Amino acid sequence: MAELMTEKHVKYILSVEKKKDDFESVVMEHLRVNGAYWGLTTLDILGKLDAVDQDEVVSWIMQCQHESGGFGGNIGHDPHILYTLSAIQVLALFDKIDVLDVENVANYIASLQNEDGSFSGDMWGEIDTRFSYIAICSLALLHRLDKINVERAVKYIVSCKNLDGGFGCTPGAESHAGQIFCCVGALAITGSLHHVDKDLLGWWLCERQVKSGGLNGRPEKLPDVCYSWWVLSSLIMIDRVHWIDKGKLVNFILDCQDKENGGISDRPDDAVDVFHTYFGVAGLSLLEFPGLKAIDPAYALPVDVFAAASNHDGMN
Ligand SMILES: CN(C(=O)[C@H](Cc1cnc[nH]1)NC(=O)OCc1ccccc1)[C@@H](Cc1ccccc1)C(=O)N[C@@H](Cc1ccc(O)cc1)C(=O)NO
Ligand SMILES: [Zn+2]
Repeated sequence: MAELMTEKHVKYILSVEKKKDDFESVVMEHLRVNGAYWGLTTLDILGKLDAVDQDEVVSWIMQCQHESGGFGGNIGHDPHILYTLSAIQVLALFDKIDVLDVENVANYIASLQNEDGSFSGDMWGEIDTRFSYIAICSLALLHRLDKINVERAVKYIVSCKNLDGGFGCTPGAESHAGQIFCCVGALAITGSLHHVDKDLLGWWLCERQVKSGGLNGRPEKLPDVCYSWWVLSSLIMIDRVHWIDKGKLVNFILDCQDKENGGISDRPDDAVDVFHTYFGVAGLSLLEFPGLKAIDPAYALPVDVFAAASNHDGMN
């Protein structure tokens, strides 16, 4: 079986963390907090989180917090729910949730829930089921789900279910693997998976596997490593992962590695980036690849993060 170039990927992630002005870093400038989550979670799954200076990362992340309680994508950027989850996830990796003013962050997230149960991404009001997942995942990690109307949030997500069993970004929008992950993840965290038709959705999801073994995000699209997460974690949450060929998917991900310089790309021979390196390693973790830490399919964090946090006041 082709091998996972662990040391090369660790070196690649650490090199990206250091660089600030090369093309990828500039393009990802506004997503830097997301980039920190992708890079650090990859290191943790590979068992190398101790390769970074935890205090340096935590103090940088906290500088991205806005007075509203939300986090921006970088220092001085406007707050958005997208970056608030990544910030909470990074702090959870280090078991440092306690550096947060939890009420302040939870109130920011709760303030984004609308009358119909949906969530906006920030004060400008864009509504998307991505934001429902992010709000529910964030508040669950902070043990503050009581701050929102969970029943209405679930009702809104179910209103985005399509006849093909999948979910879109708003009611009536077409099914897309990324949105399906968000809706299934939010339903899983709130104990509401009975709203999902597991055979119908499982069929739509397993149909994402193409002959190369890779998974795509919609019918007729090209396979892409990041769908190894969006599709696979959804299949695991609805207990239908045995409907795909796991071995062929493992080989597709391993074929997307840059064996010389480290990193994983979206498909073989493309340029690598931190985003696809994370979703490739996280996908291999979901496929129980030897030597990797187990990752939770709904929270997208290593399961030992919960063991640590449950030593405090119970994670669920
Ligand atoms: C904003 N974004 C995306 O839109 C990626 C682009 C892509 C990667 N491979 C194919 N396309 N798409 C993506 O994350 O799609 C998954 C998804 C879609 C909708 C809802 C939830 C997940 C990526 C960043 C990126 C941009 C361009 C190239 C690589 C990574 C991204 O930040 N995704 C977020 C989820 C997301 C997705 C779409 C958004 O508009 C915003 C956020 C994430 O995974 N956070 O941990
Ligand atoms: Zn991708």
